[in-house]
Amino acid sequence: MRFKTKKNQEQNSLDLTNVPKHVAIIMDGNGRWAKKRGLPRVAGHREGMKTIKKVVERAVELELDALTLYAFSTENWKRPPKEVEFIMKLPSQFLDTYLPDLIQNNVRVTTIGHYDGLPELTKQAVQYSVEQTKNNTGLVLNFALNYGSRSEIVDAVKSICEDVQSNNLSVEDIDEGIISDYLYTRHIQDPDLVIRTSGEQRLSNYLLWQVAYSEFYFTEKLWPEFDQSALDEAIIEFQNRKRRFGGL
Ligand SMILES: CC(C)Oc1ccc(CN(CCC(N)=O)C(=O)c2cnn(Cc3ccccc3)c2-c2ccc3sccc3c2)cc1
Repeated sequence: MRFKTKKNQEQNSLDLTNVPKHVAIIMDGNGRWAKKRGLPRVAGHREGMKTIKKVVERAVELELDALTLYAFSTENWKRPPKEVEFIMKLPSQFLDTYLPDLIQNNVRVTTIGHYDGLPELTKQAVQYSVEQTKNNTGLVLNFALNYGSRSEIVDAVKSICEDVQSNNLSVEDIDEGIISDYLYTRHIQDPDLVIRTSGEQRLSNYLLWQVAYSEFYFTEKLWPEFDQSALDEAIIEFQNRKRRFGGL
């Protein structure tokens, strides 16, 4: 009979001493949540914003190093213009409401991807929040804006080539660390845990290089149905997997 030592025991409570350092979340399901309730899609995005607040608060409480949020959205141009207009107002509302709390909690707001394509007002709100929190040393709250992993890698290859051409870099120096340094995520470590909501089990061109060793957690829950306890559940599952396969 194989005795279950503490190490291998399935836990159903969160071990606060061993939380993942960086959690990346593909927030999917706002539209479906609204449709299920016969509500307009924007009601799903409004509810989805409340979930972002709950998850950010829990990430601060758990003292994660970084939380990267990616709004999996079928490219914006497929959305009705009214919906894009609504979405692009959310960031400034979010920051107007929560930036003081984020600063209070020593959160550093960063972004990956391109600002272009964001309306001027949104761009200013984002740049202001990045500027206002750049010296904070707590949770790095990282938003993927118009982000695509393959184009991120193309950009990295291009600037590596430029640096080799201008003799700032030699080909022999190029290794996995150099590639990582040229990605948008150079300021944070690779995600330990990737969570995707609404039942889809796809990466959707998200952090492809960075997730080489990440654990993946998929939940049927739609993003607006996700909350602190769902985040805890994902982390408990992560810890159980690490426990099972962590030791030799
Ligand atoms: C620093 C931060 C506050 O700045 C940001 C500037 C622009 C964006 C908009 N955006 C990027 C551009 C694009 N892809 O449309 C999205 O990702 C996008 C697409 N749908 N939703 C609705 C949604 C709401 C809630 C959950 C999922 C999707 C969002 C979205 C995502 C996260 C947050 S947090 C405050 C607003 C907001 C809006 C994001 C952040």
